Amino acid sequence: MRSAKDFFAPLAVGAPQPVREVPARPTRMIHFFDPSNPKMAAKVPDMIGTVDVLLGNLEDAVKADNKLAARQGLVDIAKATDFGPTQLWTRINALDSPWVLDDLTTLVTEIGDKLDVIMVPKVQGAEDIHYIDRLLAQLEAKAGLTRPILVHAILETARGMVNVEEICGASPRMQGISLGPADLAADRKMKTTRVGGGHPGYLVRQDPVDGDIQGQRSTYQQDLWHYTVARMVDACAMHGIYAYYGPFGDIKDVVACEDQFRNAFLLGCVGTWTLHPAQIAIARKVFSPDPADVAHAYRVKAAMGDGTGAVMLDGKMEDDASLKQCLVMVELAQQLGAIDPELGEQYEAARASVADQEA
Ligand SMILES: CC(=O)SCCNC(=O)CCNC(=O)[C@H](O)C(C)(C)COP(=O)(O)OP(=O)(O)OC[C@H]1O[C@@H](n2cnc3c(N)ncnc32)[C@H](O)[C@@H]1OP(=O)(O)O
Ligand SMILES: O=CC(=O)O
Ligand SMILES: [Mg+2]
Repeated sequence: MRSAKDFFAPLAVGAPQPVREVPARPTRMIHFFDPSNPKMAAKVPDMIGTVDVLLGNLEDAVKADNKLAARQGLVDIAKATDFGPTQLWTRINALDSPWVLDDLTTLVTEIGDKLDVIMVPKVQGAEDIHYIDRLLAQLEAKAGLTRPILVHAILETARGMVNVEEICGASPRMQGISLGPADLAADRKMKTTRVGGGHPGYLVRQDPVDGDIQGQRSTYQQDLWHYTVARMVDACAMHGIYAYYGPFGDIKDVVACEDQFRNAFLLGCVGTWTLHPAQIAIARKVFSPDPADVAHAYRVKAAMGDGTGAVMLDGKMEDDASLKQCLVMVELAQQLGAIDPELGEQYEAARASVADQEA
C-alpha cells in the first residue's frame, strides 16, 4: 500500500496527474458491443447520445478467433468517431490471458485520448489494480496523454468479493465496480446457470397453516444477488467510487430485467450493463429518478429550511437524515437533467411546482 502522501503522485515520469475525485458523469447504461461484429459496429455512430457509455468489449462473448479483429475494430471505430456526450469505455481481456498486454499497449497508445475508462475483468485483489495502474501510467506517458484513463473492476470471483474494499481503494484511477454474476456464480459454485437475475428455487415459504406441512403455502422468491450488491455498494461508497449492476442475460424477459435493475438502483447502484438494444430504455427508465420522487425531495428540502431539526410532511417525519436522502435524489436529477433535455424539463417542472407552492 502506498503512503497517503504518495497516493496521488503519478506512477511514471510524464504520466498525467491522477484525479482526486471521480468525475460525476451519468453512467446509467454501459452498453456493450463487439467491435469485431460488423452489424453491431455499424450501429455505434447512431447510438451516440442514446446511451451514457459505449463499451467496446474485447473479453468474454468475443470468440477467440476474433480477439485481434475486435481490438483493431475498436481502434478504427474510436479514431473515426466523435463520441460527443457519450463516454467510450472498453473491457480488456483477463490479466492472465494471452491478449491483455497487447490490448493495453495498443489501445492506450492508439486511442488513449478517446478512452474514458478501462474495465478490468476477474479482478482478485489490489495487486491486479496496482499492476494496471503502473502500466497505464507508463503507456499514458509514452502516448503523451494529458488526462488519466480511469479503471473499473468487475466483481466476479470469490477472492475479489472478499477483497472488494481494498480493490475499491487501490488507486485514484478506480472509477467503479460492476457485479459479474455469471463468472461469480461459477467461481462460487452457485447452482444457477443464469446470467444474473433470480432463481425460482431461491425462496422462503410461508409457515404451515394449522400445522399442515403439505397444505397450500405461499412462497416468495428472493434476490440471489442482494448480499453481493449491498456489499459492493458499501465498498464503493466508502471509497467515493460508483457501483453498477452487471449483465442480465434473459434479453426477452424485459419485466424481470427491470426488476433486477431497480433492486440495484434502490440499493445504491448508479447504472447497469446493457447487452442488447432492448435493455437501453429499461436502464434509462430505472436509473433516472421518477419526477414524482424528485418533487418530493424538493418539498422536503424546502420544508427543512436550514436543514436541521424535524418537521411533519404528509404525516411523515422528516429530519436532517431524510433531507440527506432527498439531496441524493436532487443531485442526481440535476446531473441527469443537464445531459438529457427531456428529463431536464420534467425535473425542472418538479422543482418549479414546489417553488410555486412555497411562494
Ligand atoms: C457475462 C458477460 O460477460 S456479459 C457481457 C458480454 N456479452 C455481451 O457483450 C453480449 C452483447 N450482445 C450480444 O452479443 C447480442 O445482443 C446477443 C448475442 C445477445 C443477441 O444478438 P442477436 O441474436 O443478433 O439479437 P437480435 O436478433 O435480437 O438483434 C437485433 C438487432 O440488434 C443488433 N444488436 C444486438 N445486440 C446489440 C448490441 N449489444 N449493440 C448494438 N446492436 C446490437 C443486432 O445486430 C441486430 O441488428 P439487425 O437488426 O441489423 O440485424
Ligand atoms: O462478466 C460478467 C459476468 O457476469 O461474468
Ligand atoms: Mg465475466
